[in-house]
Amino acid sequence: MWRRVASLSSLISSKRSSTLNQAAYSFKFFESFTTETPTQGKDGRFFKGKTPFITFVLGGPGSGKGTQCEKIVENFGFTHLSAGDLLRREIISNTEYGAKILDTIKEGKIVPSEVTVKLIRKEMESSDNYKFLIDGFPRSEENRIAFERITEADPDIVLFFDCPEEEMVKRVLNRNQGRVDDNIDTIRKRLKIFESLNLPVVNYYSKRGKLYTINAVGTADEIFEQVRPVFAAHEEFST
Ligand SMILES: Nc1ncnc2c1ncn2[C@@H]1O[C@H](COP(=O)(O)OP(=O)(O)OP(=O)(O)O)[C@@H](O)[C@H]1O
Ligand SMILES: O=c1ccn([C@@H]2O[C@H](COP(=O)(O)O)[C@@H](O)[C@H]2O)c(=O)[nH]1
Ligand SMILES: [Mg+2]
Repeated sequence: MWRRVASLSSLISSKRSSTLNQAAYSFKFFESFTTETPTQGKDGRFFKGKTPFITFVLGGPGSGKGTQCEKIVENFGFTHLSAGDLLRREIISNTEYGAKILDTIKEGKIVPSEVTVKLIRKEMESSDNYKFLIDGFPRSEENRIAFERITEADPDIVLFFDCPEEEMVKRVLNRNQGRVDDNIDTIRKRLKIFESLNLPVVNYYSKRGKLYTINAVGTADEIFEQVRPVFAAHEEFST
């Protein structure tokens, strides 16, 4: 049976063991990484030009984050940084830790924060844009805290694509892009991790008044009509 993720706060407290398992896993994994401390830019910022406008794009696997990000890019001129894509690029590039990232993605687990934050930070640093969509990140409170610590930045907006599990599973299984994690076993694991580790982040931003919840059921165009006003409210984003 699949169910809709309805109450966020009620899901949080019972997930402690999952959180601890992931923490232990991350620690073991990270032992094999270099632990170089990232350097801060002037004033703690690492961006050129304007103050960055950061949007975190959250939602379960297959909720349509990537699809909606493409539309936001087209309509509002953002740069799309999918954390998952950056990690998959590391695998393809065969970097020293590509194999570990591959194992982690196959298991539906979360790659250590420092690794992902460094990849995101590097992309932001090398971009001439100041408007960023960070898709599929932060996936845990630990991710969120690492991002804040390393970048000294905070998101301006957080979008949350709220989708029933049944619909997410259907979409992922039909995706057909050859992703190693688009199979029913890994999807189940990703959904568990989503509930236990990602929803607390959603809840955090809800409490801070930064969250825009989008009903992710309907056609991609219908969903975008809920997204559009969030950005249209910022006149400077009209392209
Ligand atoms: N509104 C929609 N209705 C039906 N299918 C959709 C909709 N939006 C996206 N899809 C399809 O569902 C699949 C998953 O969408 P997408 O890749 O955008 O999700 P995602 O949230 O980025 O997933 P993941 O977290 O796994 O990367 C894709 O094949 C996409 O074409
Ligand atoms: O911040 C992140 C983002 C992703 N991962 C891992 O990648 C897969 C796929 O991510 P998508 O956003 O669905 O493309 C995810 O299940 C994680 O294993 C991550 O560790 N950290
Ligand atoms: Mg995606």
